[in-house]
Amino acid sequence: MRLEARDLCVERGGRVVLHDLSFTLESGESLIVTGQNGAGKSTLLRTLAGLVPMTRGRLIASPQTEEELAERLHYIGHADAFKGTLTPIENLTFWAAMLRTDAPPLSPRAALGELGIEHLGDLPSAYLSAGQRRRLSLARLLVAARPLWLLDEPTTALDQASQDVLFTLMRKHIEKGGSIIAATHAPLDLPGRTLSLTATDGVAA
Ligand SMILES: Nc1ncnc2c1ncn2[C@@H]1O[C@H](COP(=O)(O)OP(=O)(O)OP(=O)(O)O)[C@@H](O)[C@H]1O
Repeated sequence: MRLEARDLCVERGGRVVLHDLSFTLESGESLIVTGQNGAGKSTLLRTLAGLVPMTRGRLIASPQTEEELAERLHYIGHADAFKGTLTPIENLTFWAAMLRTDAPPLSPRAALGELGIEHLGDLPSAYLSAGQRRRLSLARLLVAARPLWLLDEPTTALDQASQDVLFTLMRKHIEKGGSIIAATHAPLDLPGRTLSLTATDGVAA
């Protein structure tokens, strides 16, 4: 899938956060989004995911299909998108059903195995440590095949070994023709272009 963002403008709380932002992302490419606190990295990802409205601009995904852009991507934000009372297997089973796609996905247990937490599959998710919770969130990427991954600070709470696992998964996704937009303050071991955002210093809309 090719994604073109054309002249994106986004306001939050009556302030301009993104102003006339344009970029393209081809299949098999990654874009690393950097910038100081408040520069708009999370806002950009949330806008692409359809969670924050644009004030102006266009998002063009091609080839065009009947699916909305939001149905062709995974968004992993800062918050845990799972229920603490359910086990990791139950949470991933829910997500696999919710995000169903045509391509055959990994099973929930196999996805947990990829992230090295298969042994925690049947515990309540609330018992997981911060890094284990992050790994459970990332396992969602593997239970439904979607071409675009939007990852907000994906290495947060991960130890070096888990970061290496994540980088391997990201590189495999790219090699298979997927694409990734990752917002980060930390270096990512991933080839790709960098999009550096600058804070608008709260310019009133
Ligand atoms: N719901 C909201 N209402 C009003 N303003 C918001 C809202 N969410 C974010 N903002 C503002 O939008 C700007 C961009 O925030 P954003 O979270 O996108 O920055 P960021 O680059 O991801 O920052 P960080 O590196 O700290 O995570 C900030 O000035 C923030 O205060």
